[in-house]
Amino acid sequence: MAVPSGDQKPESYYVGVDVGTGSVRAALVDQRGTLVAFAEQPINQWEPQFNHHEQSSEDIWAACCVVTKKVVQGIDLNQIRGLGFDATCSLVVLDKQFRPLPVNHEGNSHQNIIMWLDHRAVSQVHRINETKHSILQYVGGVMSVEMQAPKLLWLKENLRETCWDKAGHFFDLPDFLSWKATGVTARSLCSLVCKWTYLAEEGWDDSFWKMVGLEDLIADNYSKIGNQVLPPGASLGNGLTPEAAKDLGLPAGIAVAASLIDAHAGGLGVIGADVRGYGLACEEQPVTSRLAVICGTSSCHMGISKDPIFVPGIWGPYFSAMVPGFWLNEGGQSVTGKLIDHMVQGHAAFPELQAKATARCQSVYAYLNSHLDLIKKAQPVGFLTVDLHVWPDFHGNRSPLADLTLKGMVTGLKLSQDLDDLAILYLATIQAIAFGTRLIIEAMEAAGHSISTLFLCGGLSKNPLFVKMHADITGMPVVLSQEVESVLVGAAILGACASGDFSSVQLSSMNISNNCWSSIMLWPLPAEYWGWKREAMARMSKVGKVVFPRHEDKRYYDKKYQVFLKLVEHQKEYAAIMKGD
Ligand SMILES: Nc1ncnc2c1ncn2[C@@H]1O[C@H](COP(=O)(O)OP(=O)(O)O)[C@@H](O)[C@H]1O
Ligand SMILES: O=C(CO)[C@H](O)[C@H](O)COP(=O)(O)O
Repeated sequence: MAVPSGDQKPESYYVGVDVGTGSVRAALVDQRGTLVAFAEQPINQWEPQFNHHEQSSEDIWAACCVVTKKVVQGIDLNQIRGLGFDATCSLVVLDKQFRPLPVNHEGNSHQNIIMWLDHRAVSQVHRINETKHSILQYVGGVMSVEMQAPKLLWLKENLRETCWDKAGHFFDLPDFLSWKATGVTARSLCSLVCKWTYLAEEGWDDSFWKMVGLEDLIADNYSKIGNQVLPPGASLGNGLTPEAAKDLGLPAGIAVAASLIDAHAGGLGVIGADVRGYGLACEEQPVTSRLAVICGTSSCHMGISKDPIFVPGIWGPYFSAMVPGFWLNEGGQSVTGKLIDHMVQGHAAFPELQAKATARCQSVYAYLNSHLDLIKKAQPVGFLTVDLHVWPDFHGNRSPLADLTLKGMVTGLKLSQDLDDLAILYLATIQAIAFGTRLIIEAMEAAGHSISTLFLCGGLSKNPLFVKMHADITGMPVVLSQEVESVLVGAAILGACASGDFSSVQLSSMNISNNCWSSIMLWPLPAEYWGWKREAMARMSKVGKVVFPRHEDKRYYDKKYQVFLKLVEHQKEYAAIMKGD
């Protein structure tokens, strides 16, 4: 297939569907990686009990259909060549006839998804970690309550009759979507490796499932959790089924890709960008010097390496789970966007903020950012929090402390409840999240990563204050993509890979620095597959803006970082005091 150049009209389109925590987004993307149409639809979440978070696979599929139909309106459907999905790594439960099963005591089968941020399986994950099974070294040494094994064990122990015994299929949400589109139950290597303890080279480990009390899943060659595993971007079966085509408003038979988890799609969408001409150190360095940070409800810190790197408290190393042929370490913060929303919406001055932002036709965040600019006077905005410090683990620490018992902390509160007070608390929260990123980077570097540049995407990357604080606090430049919906571009890249359109693109037309990908020759997977993905990544991820750190503020942030580290130290001391006699 010839790749159009200059003003020539693109001939092919790809649809990417991104299922985040709060909404489903779809994009129509052309061969140059340009997003031509975008649509978004919120999705329901239920919290039947504290720390139980549920969704509905039927609701989510219906939302996928709404947004997909919207983005292809007015397009000649024959030009659409591929479809890719990404989604949060939530657990979908279906019976043997693929009907939803309840994941709750109420028996409500509409709610058949245990969401990724659900922390109901605390006792189960403790017991799993107590086994000290060797597989745990591939999830940072400690399994997270947010992974699938503890959730499966919870279902077995708590909903035996209504759910466990009737279950025929346990899917990661990205794999549920590709099944729904194609009827193919194959799982993506990405979801199985990152959330289900599958090893890319060795497969399932029977001894793990036996040791944790889930030996029933081994039956029938793991048919309930996946016995056919494909690399993300691989084409599934005969493509889109007639039924799904009707639902989505797309032509039957178009290529559908094996999916990715949302954070991984974001990473794929940004990490391969051509950075030439921006004065960035990573231009002369291998791609392993880049850290993709996908910031939505949560933040995920995706660093890749040629050889496995074991980082205590950081998920992975996962082989080929994001960039084919590379190992992935995935740091994370369980709530970031959700924490900012929680702090802002819970403040006494929130109604006033909302009214003022609405009057100016601004988002509350844009309003708060301009309000901070007003009150900072001559000093840098970050200095407004000299006596206000936040520890951000309101939903436990995912990385690098891997401690789900940690709680949030705020020190420096006053009696004031006005808008200034809200704005400064909002700033301190954003700074705390950026300090959390610094802690993750330090842990990765201590274990052998060498990171020089951050590539941010996700909803929070639309917030200039969030981006600036990440640059200033980590001391690293932050690259933002030209396309703000980079996660969706990642999903569309999958569709492009599945279509095969990129297989005959001339190498000379690639716009990526050779240096960045110099290690790619070592990839052990089929050359064709790597070729598609590398080309697609280079074409579809373009730099939009680079935010450099203000090095003159370093001393201030180093001091605040010292306080940040003291906060968690003190929290642990408080817990020890309260545990003592
Ligand atoms: N325009 C914006 N300005 C500032 N923050 C934003 C903006 N849009 C989204 N956000 C933040 O991003 C978060 C959601 O990001 P998003 O990537 O949409 O989440 P998810 O993929 O988890 O559904 C929200 O919690 C909000 O704090
Ligand atoms: O653990 C994950 C990725 O590995 C979750 O899917 C992710 O953290 C949730 O994504 P988002 O915050 O963008 O909704």
